[in-house]
Amino acid sequence: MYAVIANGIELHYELRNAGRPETLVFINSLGTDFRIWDDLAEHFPQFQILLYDKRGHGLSACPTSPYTIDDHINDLSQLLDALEIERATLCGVSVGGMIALGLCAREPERVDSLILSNTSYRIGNSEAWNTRISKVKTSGTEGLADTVMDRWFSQAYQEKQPELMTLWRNMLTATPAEGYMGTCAAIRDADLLYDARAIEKKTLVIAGSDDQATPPDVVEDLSEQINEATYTVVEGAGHLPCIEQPLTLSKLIHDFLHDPLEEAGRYQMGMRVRRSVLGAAHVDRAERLKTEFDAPFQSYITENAWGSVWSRSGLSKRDRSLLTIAMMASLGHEEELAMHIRATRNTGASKAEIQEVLLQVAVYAGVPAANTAIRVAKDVLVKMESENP
Ligand SMILES: O=C(O)CC1=CCC(=O)O1
Repeated sequence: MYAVIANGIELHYELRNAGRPETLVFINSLGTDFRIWDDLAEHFPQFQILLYDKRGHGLSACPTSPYTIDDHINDLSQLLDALEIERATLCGVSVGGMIALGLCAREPERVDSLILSNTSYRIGNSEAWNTRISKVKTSGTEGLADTVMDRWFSQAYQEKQPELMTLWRNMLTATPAEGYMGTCAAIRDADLLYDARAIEKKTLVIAGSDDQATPPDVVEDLSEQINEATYTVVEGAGHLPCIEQPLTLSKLIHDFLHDPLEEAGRYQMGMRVRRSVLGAAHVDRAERLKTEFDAPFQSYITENAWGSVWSRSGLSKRDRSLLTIAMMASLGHEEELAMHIRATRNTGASKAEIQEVLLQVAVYAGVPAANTAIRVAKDVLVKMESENP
């Protein structure tokens, strides 16, 4: 279990696939903790994943209510600071989507792209939120649990998963009343219309066809306010598609994140990925040394090796790195092998994994190839350790 102090309170968080070059942050809805992302997050092994419990939810601290949306936004901003995460793709559901939207509008430089699930720039109205706060004051979250289950889940899911319904209900009723009411007040008072209109990042906006909390027309209205938004509806899903249809959602997100042409062109994407894997110093040197003679070749590898293949989401950077090491070793390309051993600093492949891969090379490509590769790898690893003990 991990906690940091962010914005003056203890936040419970978890980092999965730590050390991957790109980060995906999941941000929760009202009355849930970060277990709602478990079935979705496992489809993103190539990303470092940050999950956390909002203030007043899960295991995080529960300051006295009311909260504001800015409290939640500042919590996330300071959590990223504390974990030294400079940039990330933000994926938020419901109030989590509002938090993502707000952070992107205030600190665009730290957001790569946005995924806004079942949310809008305003959710509900003051009267409904005040009624909900009064109800929780008198009967706790138990008092509204049945109604909320109908808002969260499609009828089909409720009928198909009766046992899980008990657990999701327990998650809601375990939320402290103070934290729940505090966040209801934050949603009640939040109007992020101007934030939505200021967003310049590529954004995926997702609705659930059976969502009773933020119906598709409300979510579509949000997408119409954002310049570069793509809107899509998950058929048959309620308010939490990450729980009901994690596979469908993961496919939508993969397609969205890895449409490199749409983002900045294949060349720019290639340059970004090339820098993230080989390091900025290496790429800058290659660019400095580039002449008219090798410029077409440099563009070719940037656009194709890096922009078209290394940038794909189907394998993690670590896996691609280990595969490339195996291939370079098998083919006897010593210079390229040394370069990719060096790149493991950025891809997250460990020394122990390189050792395993070269044993595998010995079996399938032969001992002489592995022998040479071990000599090259040993040499580079010693240099890397002396540069960065
Ligand atoms: O509890 C609900 O109605 C669903 C919901 C609204 C805002 C949020 O985060 O969840």
